[in-house]
Amino acid sequence: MKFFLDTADLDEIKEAASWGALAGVTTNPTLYSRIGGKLDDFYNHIERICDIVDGPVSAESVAMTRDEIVRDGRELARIAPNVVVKVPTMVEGLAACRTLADEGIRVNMTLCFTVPQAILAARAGARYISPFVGRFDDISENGLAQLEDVVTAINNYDYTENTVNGEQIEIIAASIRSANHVTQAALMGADIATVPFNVLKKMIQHPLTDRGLESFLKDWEKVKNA
Ligand SMILES: O=C[C@H](O)COP(=O)(O)O
Repeated sequence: MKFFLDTADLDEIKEAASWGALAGVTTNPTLYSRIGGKLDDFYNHIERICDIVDGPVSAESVAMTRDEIVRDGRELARIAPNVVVKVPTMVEGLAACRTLADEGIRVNMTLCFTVPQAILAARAGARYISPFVGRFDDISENGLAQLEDVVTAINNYDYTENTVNGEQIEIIAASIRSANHVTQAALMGADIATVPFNVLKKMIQHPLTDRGLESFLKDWEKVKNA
């Protein structure tokens, strides 16, 4: 499994990148608004993220028609070679995904909740598909079970004839709210988890690690004083 950071916060991205395990970044309009992002600085901000991270950086189109999404997608893709255009899983999004993929622009189909949505996204040329886990849980559904169905259904078929350069589709477990979501997503074979920074910090923590480290350090003091 690879890890993307789900944020637009440059400090979080720099810190996570310094850990050595970060493969990419995903942003969305909410995350950009959360850092006080301004409309006329959006492209520059995506460029700043691309300067920090070599891997895929998802930047979302907020357009609602296929022509506008395609126009957005072309402009976003011009920012840097690692920009992935994030497009909502809806009819206009599918049509735009097909056009962008045919032009060699990688698309991350977001706001995906079901297997039929995921299969349509795959056939429309998506490079990444982002099933949302936490938002299903929010409405008392089982987000992990839905994610597992998408992983199984997508892995049952070969979509490389549909994708840019015949690349393999990767499933991004999105809307991740806990380290356990990451564990379960990895066990079911999701390719990527995009995690908020607070979840990334929890992923490295365990009380037995802390307790073990404390006793090792204490015993090393004894060795030094022996
Ligand atoms: O845009 C994708 C995010 O992973 C959504 O996460 P969220 O449900 O926590 O807002």
